Amino acid sequence: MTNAISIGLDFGSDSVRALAVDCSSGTELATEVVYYPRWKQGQYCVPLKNQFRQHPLDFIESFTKAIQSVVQQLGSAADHVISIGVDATGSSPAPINEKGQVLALLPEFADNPNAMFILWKDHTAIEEAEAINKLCEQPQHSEYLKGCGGVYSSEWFWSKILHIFKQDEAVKKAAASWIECSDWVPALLSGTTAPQDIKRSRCAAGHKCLWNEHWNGLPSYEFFKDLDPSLVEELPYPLFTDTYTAEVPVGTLTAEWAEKLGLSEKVVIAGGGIDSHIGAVGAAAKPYSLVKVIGTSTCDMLTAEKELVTDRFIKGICGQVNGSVVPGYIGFEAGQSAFGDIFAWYQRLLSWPLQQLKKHISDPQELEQAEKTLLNDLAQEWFTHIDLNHLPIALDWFNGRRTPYANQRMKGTITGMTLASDAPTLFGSLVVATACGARAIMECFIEQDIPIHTVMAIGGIAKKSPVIMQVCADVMNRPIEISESDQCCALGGAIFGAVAAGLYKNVTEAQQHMASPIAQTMTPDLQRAKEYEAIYTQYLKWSEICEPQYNR
Ligand SMILES: Nc1ncnc2c1ncn2[C@@H]1O[C@H](COP(=O)(O)OP(=O)(O)O)[C@@H](O)[C@H]1O
Ligand SMILES: O=C(CO)[C@H](O)[C@H](O)COP(=O)(O)O
Repeated sequence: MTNAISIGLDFGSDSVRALAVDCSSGTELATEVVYYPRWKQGQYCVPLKNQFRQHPLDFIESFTKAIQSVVQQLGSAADHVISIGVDATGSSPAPINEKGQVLALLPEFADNPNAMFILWKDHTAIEEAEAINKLCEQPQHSEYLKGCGGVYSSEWFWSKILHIFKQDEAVKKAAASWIECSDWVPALLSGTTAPQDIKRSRCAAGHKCLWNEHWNGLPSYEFFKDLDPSLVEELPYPLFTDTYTAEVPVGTLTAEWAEKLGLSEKVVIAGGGIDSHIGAVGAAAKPYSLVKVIGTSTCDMLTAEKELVTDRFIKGICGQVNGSVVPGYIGFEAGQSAFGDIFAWYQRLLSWPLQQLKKHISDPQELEQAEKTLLNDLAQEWFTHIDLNHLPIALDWFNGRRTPYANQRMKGTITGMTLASDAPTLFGSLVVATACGARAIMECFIEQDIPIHTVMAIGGIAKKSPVIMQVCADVMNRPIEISESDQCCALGGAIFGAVAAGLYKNVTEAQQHMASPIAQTMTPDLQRAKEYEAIYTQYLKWSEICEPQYNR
């Protein structure tokens, strides 16, 4: 007999992943990955300006293909699909009209990057984030930053809206509201996109939009008016009031989507959530497990009991919200703005001569293969001849700093190079820098009396690079548990779907049946851990020295 099936839909930075999961056993039955076509060609992005925009059609076309493929793989078992749970990157907001259409879906805005989703890593709104932080220095607005670690980021909702309002009069006039990608997809699938119908997720609203129970929702009217009057003149105030945790259904599949996807109209659509939060649930996170989602960037998720947190706000992290990861617990988020992106940068740098060579040879296949294995080859070579006494010290702020104490003006630094610093050594120094950044996040929680009992890792790098994971374990001096599933975020989406459909009474119960087991535990090497203590101290010293240089 076929058991009930839930589909998790995970919108990453480059691709969307659909995963069909058996709700009784957690068995992953079918999966598909589809890369966003326009994004892949670099359309609407200007990396030099840190502008990263994503067209809504990229998402619609890609998730349609991904679900259709999963449904085809399931065959007749597709009749047992009961739910879809969605997660996406965030803060990745877009302007919508009064029907809930993202403006870039209208002919007059079709090629306007300001009318699209503004991807989390778009840092065009640094000045606007600074304006928000400045405004919060005023006593009447001072509490609003408490829920986000004390600093509002240019990666987040209001910074981005304010930036677009300043840049683009037409978008400002046409936008009836703004929506996070993780809220928009469930709304689209369930036909609830009109601003008054959208069920905003606790997760995105709390971590990115300054929504908090402590001040009964969004900041005051005066806050937005003082920030920029157009925020209350052009948009309704408040933009929204209620928020919902992701196990609350937003509706069922519309007839149109049911037909297009080959699923029943009875399929329940769970509330959306941010990828890393939902991923932590897929990884079977328990209270006080620090779940590191390690990919392009890192998101570090932690849950704690309300009784332990009491009325405290933890400083220097990216956010703390009641119910954002697991309903009933305080969810914390921290992270690094670049992790895998730093290695991708180094790969591009070293591949430049290969790219030139490719133009002059008839069969570039071997070179392409060399490029593919470059990162693991560098890691292996460095680790085999590891010499921590002669390691250049690097800072991992290549895309700004998210935690501790967000500051997107920070930049990457490499110090202490000599004529002996070869390519694998420099790669090693970048790996150690990212691991030191990871340790700084852990220390930030512990110093503020939020204990960390276990460290877990999910995401691309957790599975793809044993060397990098070993270095993280050594530098953090903690065992790191690596989840078996390659798709913890999509799996988490499927878990929320199963609860939304009423199959389980809560997330914890659903996790017991469906969450990923641990594949492997990386244990710290005692000798290296000792040597890394000294390196971590140097990392902190260089951080102190460099910060004022970039802070202008
Ligand atoms: N073997 C590797 N060593 C180091 N970095 C890697 C390796 N494989 C992939 N990466 C980096 O990991 C990132 C992709 O992570 P992944 O979790 O798969 O995607 P996403 O972050 O989009 O969800 C890219 O930045 C890539 O450069
Ligand atoms: O900032 C985020 C969560 O708050 C992003 O969603 C996240 O960093 C995207 O990451 P990736 O593409 O590395 O999975």
